[in-house]
Amino acid sequence: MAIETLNQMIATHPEVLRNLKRAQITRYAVDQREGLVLPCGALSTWTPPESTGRSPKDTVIVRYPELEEHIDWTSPNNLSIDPETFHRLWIDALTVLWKKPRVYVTDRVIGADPQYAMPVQTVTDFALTSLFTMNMFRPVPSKIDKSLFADKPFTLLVAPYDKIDTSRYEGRLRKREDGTTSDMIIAMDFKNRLGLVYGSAYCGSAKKLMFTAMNYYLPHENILPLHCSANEDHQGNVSLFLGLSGTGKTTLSADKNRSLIGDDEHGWDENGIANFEHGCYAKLIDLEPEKEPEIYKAVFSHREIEENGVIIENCMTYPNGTVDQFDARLTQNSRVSYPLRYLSNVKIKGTGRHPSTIIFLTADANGVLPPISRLNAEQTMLWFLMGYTSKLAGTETGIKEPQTTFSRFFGQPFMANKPSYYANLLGRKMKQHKTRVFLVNTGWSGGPYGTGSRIDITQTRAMLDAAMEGQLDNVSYTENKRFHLSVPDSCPGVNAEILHPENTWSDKNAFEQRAEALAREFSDYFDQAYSNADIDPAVRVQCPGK
Ligand SMILES: Nc1ncnc2c1ncn2[C@@H]1O[C@H](COP(=O)(O)OP(=O)(O)O)[C@@H](O)[C@H]1O
Ligand SMILES: C=C(OP(=O)(O)O)C(=O)O
Repeated sequence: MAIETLNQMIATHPEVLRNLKRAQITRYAVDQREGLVLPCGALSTWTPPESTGRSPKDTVIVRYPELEEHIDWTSPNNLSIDPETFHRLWIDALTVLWKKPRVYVTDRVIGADPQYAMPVQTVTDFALTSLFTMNMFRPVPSKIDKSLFADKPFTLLVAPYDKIDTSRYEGRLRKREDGTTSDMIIAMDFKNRLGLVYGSAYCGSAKKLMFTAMNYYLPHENILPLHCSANEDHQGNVSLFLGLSGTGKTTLSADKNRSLIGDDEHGWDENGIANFEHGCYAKLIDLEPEKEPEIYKAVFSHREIEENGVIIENCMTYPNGTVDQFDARLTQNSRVSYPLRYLSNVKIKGTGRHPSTIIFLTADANGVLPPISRLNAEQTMLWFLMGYTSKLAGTETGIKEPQTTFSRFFGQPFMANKPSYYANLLGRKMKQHKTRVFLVNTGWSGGPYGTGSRIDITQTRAMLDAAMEGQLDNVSYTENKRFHLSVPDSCPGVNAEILHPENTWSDKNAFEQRAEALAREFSDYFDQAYSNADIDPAVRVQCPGK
């Protein structure tokens, strides 16, 4: 059959994908072709330098008139593509895949709640990508026919190492600042439920594409998707940890005293919360057994893995089996993917009650935000809308020094709908479930990045324990007037000196200047992003610098 005919068939009849030359995904398939097997039971893989992080970081969405009322085209992260161009890219990717000696197909779902689990079929020529989907996406539940999305499956094509022939796309794809067109794209068609990763070998691209798809569909079903990790205590009290990349969602939710529900993506519906995923995707850089014992054990103590093993991505590894997680020469964003069950304390079912505590994580490289503060309802909405952190060298390519970032809902590139969809759902749920909220700064103390030091993980954990166990419910608080935050004056297990950041700086003038500058950045960004939005004045006055 001519390839063009086949492509037309695939485009109009997605079930043809099922007849592709499928290969079995086994560790053997991966070992033979793609990875280095390490004696610690992991596979190690490298990607090209431009593919060691989330680049491009934007979301390319097919533009249809019927989706106009939902999608926020004012967001700089939402880029549009016309249906014809997407179709051409889709056909090109299929053509590329069809010519490969083997294609791997996995059938999984996104979402632990069978009521809204989204079936996803991933087709790729790279066995390791398939293995990644087995780690990260969930097995199809027996009750899948009850899901809202049972007859609306999603198809994901991943051609990680092939590049777009940009000459076929003159005038069709957005040019970069240097006038060239990127030969990689991560694009999605929400109407036809198609996702395409073309030219990006970073495993995170596939997982974040599916996250973005869920974040688009779920608010239309009254389910709030969140960029957060989640765990629960022995009584089943759930905590959520919302934050942008590098703020500590994965690190802090892996806790031997609390069962992990998930490390990155969850939905909150009428029954409680549910993990979207089946595995973790942790950062490997500087991983130490003393500071992150649970993750360390998950990575290095599974020597007997036959299948669905640990995948180490972009970390220096050697044929004798050693892994040097302190070597950042390939990238700061070295990663490890493993199934949730490799952690010692995990709730495999992936669901939990309505959260009793929500933690907003921020890594403030200015060193001026308190390490922990309590937020009232208006402050919660404000910090959710602002999504502040300092972007650190890591997940996104091109970031070398910390950079102030405002990314609403702690994940703007992944939240394609207009902001009111997410903000209204959170506001309603918080009120209904009386959830307590804290802002936790996992960034710098004693001075900014370069002068001060990053807050010790064990100190952050002590603050979180106190907050989640209710030990901060009845202590005295001091109002931080500049940032409109309530700061506890004491916290069990924590040196009280560090709770008010001005006490940790030797140069008080430098502190004042830095704090004032950050408050101004908040105020300027708020004016730019929300001047035309219908924001409650009681929320507006909580903005730092106002
Ligand atoms: N006080 C702290 N709290 C949390 N993480 C910290 C802290 N200090 C340093 N880190 C490091 O910051 C990184 C946080 O990354 P991670 O937990 O993967 O973030 P996320 O899941 O939000 O992207 C880890 O490499 C961790 O070791
Ligand atoms: C995998 C990613 O998310 P996180 O850094 O939050 O784990 C990513 O943004 O590429």
